[in-house]
Amino acid sequence: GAEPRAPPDKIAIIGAGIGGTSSAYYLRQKFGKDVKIDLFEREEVGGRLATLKVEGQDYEAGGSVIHPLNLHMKRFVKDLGLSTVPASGGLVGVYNGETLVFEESSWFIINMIKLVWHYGFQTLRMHMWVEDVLDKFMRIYRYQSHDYAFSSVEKLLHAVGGDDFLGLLNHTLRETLQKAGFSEKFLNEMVAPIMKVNYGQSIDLSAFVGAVSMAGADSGLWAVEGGNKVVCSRLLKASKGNLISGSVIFIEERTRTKLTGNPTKMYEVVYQTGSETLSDFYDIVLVATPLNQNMSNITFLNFDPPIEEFDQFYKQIVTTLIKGELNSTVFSSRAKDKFGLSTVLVTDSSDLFINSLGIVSPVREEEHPLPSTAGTYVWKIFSPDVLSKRQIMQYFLSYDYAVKKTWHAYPLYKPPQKCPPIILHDRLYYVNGIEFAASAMEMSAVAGYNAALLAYHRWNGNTDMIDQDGLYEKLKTEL
Ligand SMILES: Cc1cc2nc3c(=O)[nH]c(=O)nc-3n(C[C@H](O)[C@H](O)[C@H](O)COP(=O)(O)OP(=O)(O)OC[C@H]3O[C@@H](n4cnc5c(N)ncnc54)[C@H](O)[C@@H]3O)c2cc1C
Ligand SMILES: CC(C)=CCC/C(C)=C/CC/C(C)=C/CSC[C@H](N)C(=O)O
Repeated sequence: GAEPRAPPDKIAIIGAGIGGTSSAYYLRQKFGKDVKIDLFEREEVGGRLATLKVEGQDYEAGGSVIHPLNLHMKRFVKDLGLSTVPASGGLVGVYNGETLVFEESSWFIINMIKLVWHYGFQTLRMHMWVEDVLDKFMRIYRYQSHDYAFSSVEKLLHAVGGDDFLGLLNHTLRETLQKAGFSEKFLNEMVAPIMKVNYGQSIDLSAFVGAVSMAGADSGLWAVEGGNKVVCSRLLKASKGNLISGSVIFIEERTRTKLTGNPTKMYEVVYQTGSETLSDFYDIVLVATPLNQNMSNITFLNFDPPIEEFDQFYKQIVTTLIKGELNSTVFSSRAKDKFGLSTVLVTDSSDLFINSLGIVSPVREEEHPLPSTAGTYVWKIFSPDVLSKRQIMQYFLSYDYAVKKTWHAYPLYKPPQKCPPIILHDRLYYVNGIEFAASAMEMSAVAGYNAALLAYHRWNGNTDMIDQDGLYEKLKTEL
């Protein structure tokens, strides 16, 4: 690339979730110590990584599980001196509204026999399909470690997975798996329940997010001890970013005369903190929050051409944590103490008002656990709407306590899927478009890194580091 020019004076990042804080971390790495980085956050650092309290213990209420091959998240935990806890385990059953159509067994071999008995070798073939997608996806780590950036989500996905990956964005999971010869029974009883728990949607979502969601049902999943959101606050600290608690309302391009005397195009970021409206000027701005449905309430003033509105829809999901005793007889005729399942997933064919239900552990090992009444656990329910007391009592014999949080959780995936642009304007970048390929912590970290690299290379005119073809072949021989 060309000789780097002087770094920018000031960069703004809007949103302090994992997308915004990982952007700050990588921007600091690229631009060095002198640039001032401001992060605007209108609620809590962590965003969709957040916890809820039940009897003094914190439980993950948003993004909870991380894949063993999510290498950015893994690296953050290591570099920031955090610890991990296992996030999967316990037996899973699948309920169709009348009966359990599948129940895991605690004996590995019995489980295998059951799976083969019900579905032949489709479980194994499914693993291979997901592994193939994951293998290709992981090429992004090599590209990013060599500093390569992409100017659109489609170009990024094409660079890692070629036309096959664009095909996954443009077709439903149903079509893709039917074409690959998977049976209706397997799709309904194994795949659909996983889409429902992870993305609250049917198998008519796009196949790319379908593969990510299947990966979210792999073994070896983990979480951050103390809560996943701690990664965000630690990234913010490590980046030496300056947190501004406020809500950004406008962004406008303006010409400013800098101290050097040169008129320079800058972005004015106008924000509200309490009853005050303030503003500041930046060389580069990263938007690290969804702009869809005006969720973030940011208006782009006087841009020519105007910055388009993204009208794709975000799905509402409600997380409810309930401390109580499950009425297991709803699902199974087995005696209460013989139920044995810790997660109940549901098929798509029923008109149930829940998407899933499972026992959860606090984000920290309890030092002084309270004596628990036999059969009483903390359960997490995902549902499309807020649950009424009556609805909760359909599944519980009794409960002491319930807390809830309603999310604009993730996009509604409707293939063919077009992702919003990353470059909104000359030095104005959008991190969250990647969620339209798939929404997950690691996806936001990949997008945060990419936006930082893209901003850096465009600032320095390093066009040879953006949207390069044949990277896989080129980097194959390099260490
Ligand atoms: C219920 C649920 C379960 C999930 N489970 C998993 C999981 O198990 N594993 C996984 O990998 N992913 C999971 N996800 C997805 C994952 O949580 C998200 O993909 C990820 O956290 C998104 O991070 P982000 O930083 O891109 O966005 P966000 O976390 O939404 O961050 C955006 C931030 O911007 C702030 N903001 C918005 N507008 C403004 C404004 N105008 N001014 C200032 N600040 C503003 C918001 O307050 C927010 O903090 C789950 C999501 C949900 C909702
Ligand atoms: C990005 C890649 C390659 C893999 C990510 C796999 C992953 C961890 C997917 C999970 C996505 C998701 C939105 C899960 C929501 S619910 C999680 C959990 N089942 C729960 O009960 O909380």
